[in-house]
Amino acid sequence: MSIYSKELEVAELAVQRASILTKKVFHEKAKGTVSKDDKSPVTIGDFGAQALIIQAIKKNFPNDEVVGEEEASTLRDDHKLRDQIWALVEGTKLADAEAEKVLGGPVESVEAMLDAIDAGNSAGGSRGRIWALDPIDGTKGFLRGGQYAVCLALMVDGDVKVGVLGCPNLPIDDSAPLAADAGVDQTDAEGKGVLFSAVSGQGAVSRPLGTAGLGKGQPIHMKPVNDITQATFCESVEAGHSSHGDQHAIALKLRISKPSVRMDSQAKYGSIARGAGDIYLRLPTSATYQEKIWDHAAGDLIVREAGGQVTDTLGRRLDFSKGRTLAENKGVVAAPIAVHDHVLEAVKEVLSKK
Ligand SMILES: Nc1ncnc2c1ncn2[C@@H]1O[C@H](COP(=O)(O)O)[C@@H](OP(=O)(O)O)[C@H]1O
Ligand SMILES: [Mg+2]
Ligand SMILES: [Mg+2]
Ligand SMILES: [Mg+2]
Repeated sequence: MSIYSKELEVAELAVQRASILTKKVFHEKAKGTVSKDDKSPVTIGDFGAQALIIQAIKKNFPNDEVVGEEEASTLRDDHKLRDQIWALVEGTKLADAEAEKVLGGPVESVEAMLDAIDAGNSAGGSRGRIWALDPIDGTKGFLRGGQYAVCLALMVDGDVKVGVLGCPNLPIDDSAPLAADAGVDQTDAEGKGVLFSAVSGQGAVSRPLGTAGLGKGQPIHMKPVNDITQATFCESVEAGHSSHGDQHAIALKLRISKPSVRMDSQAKYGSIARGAGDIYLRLPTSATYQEKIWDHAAGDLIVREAGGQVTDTLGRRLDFSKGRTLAENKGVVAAPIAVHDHVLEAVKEVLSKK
């Protein structure tokens, strides 16, 4: 057995199971079963997915810590919401009984569910085994029926060793071109749902999300960029999450002619890792915002294992050992290794003129 193969298997199956839950929540919202109030479907999906994933981690690796985005305090008071989430958590299983067994079985009770959610309270840091979990990344995309991702990574002594991204609304086909509307209304179209994963030093792979755990994935690689002017760059849909203006200026400087592809979540990392896009730019919109480790850990490893380089706007590797946030980094610049320096130069030039 290769190193981290058990961790990888558990992470892939846990992300797959949580993705089933998020899809259920989306469909119940569409049917009106869940309140149309923008916040509640997201809340239900976030909490439910976090509970299912942490349950699987704790069953398999009881001593590991988890840095999870959510915590259960509001649920301990709001029993209606709690019971809605419990109904989903209790009812979500993998179709394959063997795979379900690997995860260590269901969450036993409402109380166990709340405890599992709250077990995502690690402070993070540079010592030991710590998982970074974003149960639904790209909340806004999830609500729109666009891109979102279930994100899980294992860090050992502050270094990302395993990364898994479940992207229910991305095409399965690695060679499908990135549509400009990639972030809109993709839900449940034929051929959707991909799982990306990587282990440090072992490369990155993708496979259909519906069959995770059943056989091996296929290796993915970033596309060689021979002519940077023909590169496709990705950015957030939300202008508040990264500076569309700075990113446009950088693209102009690189003489990139194609418009950016905007999509929510770490689906951007997965997309460039398999060569559907080339560059991911996330330029800060504020001097004080600290990026969260769960928004980047899995994607950072997947892109690097696919032949990319990921740094911040100053060229520093993302440092996941500083706690729950990337306290020592500003923004993100991800590109194939061969052109990363060139892209970074343009980033620095644009930022220095501000
Ligand atoms: N001012 C800000 N700058 C950068 N990222 C931000 C931000 N405010 C929120 N975010 C993060 O941006 C993530 C979504 O990124 P993207 O825009 O690429 O889809 C959110 O994750 P969640 O959706 O999990 O809350 C949230 O953590
Ligand atoms: Mg997030
Ligand atoms: Mg989230
Ligand atoms: Mg959030």
